[in-house]
Amino acid sequence: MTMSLLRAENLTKTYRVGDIDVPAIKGVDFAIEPASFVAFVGPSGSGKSTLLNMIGCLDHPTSGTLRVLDVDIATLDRRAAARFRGEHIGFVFQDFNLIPVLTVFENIEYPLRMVQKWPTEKRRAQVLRLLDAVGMADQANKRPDQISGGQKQRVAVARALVSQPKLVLADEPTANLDHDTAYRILELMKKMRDDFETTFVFSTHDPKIMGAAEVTFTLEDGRLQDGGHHV
Ligand SMILES: Nc1ncnc2c1ncn2[C@@H]1O[C@H](COP(=O)(O)OP(=O)(O)OP(=O)(O)O)[C@@H](O)[C@H]1O
Repeated sequence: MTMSLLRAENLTKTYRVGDIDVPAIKGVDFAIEPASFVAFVGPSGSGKSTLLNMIGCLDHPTSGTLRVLDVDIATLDRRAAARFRGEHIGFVFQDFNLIPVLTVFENIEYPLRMVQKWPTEKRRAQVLRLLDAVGMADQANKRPDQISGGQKQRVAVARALVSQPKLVLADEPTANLDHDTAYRILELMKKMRDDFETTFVFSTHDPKIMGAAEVTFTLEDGRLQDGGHHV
């Protein structure tokens, strides 16, 4: 049997709010293969963020299993989850989340300094490679407030990929971008998938992402519609 990058079996998540149980994910099954370009879509409150948080090892399932790179994430304590994230998962957010006091170069380098502890020269070469890949080599010394929204998201994509993760999670990555910029960022991410064989998993309302995704999973009230729709 080949290993899936992600595999969920009867996965549930119920939040406890006071005395009340709030079921957010109500038993979902899916498998996602390496080098996929996948979107989870669905109305507000359908469970997209809840699911992405579990895939990102930020939260544990209530029941069922979720395997990420063949690791049952329920077995990871907080510290092990942080290490696992640092080694295997990159994140892209709708509001970019760049560090304002660091340059473009330093923002991309950050995961390598903080988590990976690569030696200086290897780090520098890798950052330059990513700067080049996202077309930001000539902006390396600027700070985030000196570049556009689309450029910020390019930097965020480079940062997510710099440690060569197998998986990038992107929560509404195009929400704050204009139409053309959003398409260019999507093209960039697909190229990164092609070049690095990274799997991209999106959570989104954006029809542009739904169109670009190769596999779409539709969530409705905590359940997957027709078990994943291949386009
Ligand atoms: N920390 C929490 N505590 C309690 N309930 C929560 C929590 N987070 C989410 N929920 C509930 O779980 C359900 C799913 O929420 P979730 O945020 O996963 O949906 P979503 O599809 O990401 O929505 P949106 O598109 O608006 O971000 C909702 O009923 C929500 O109110």
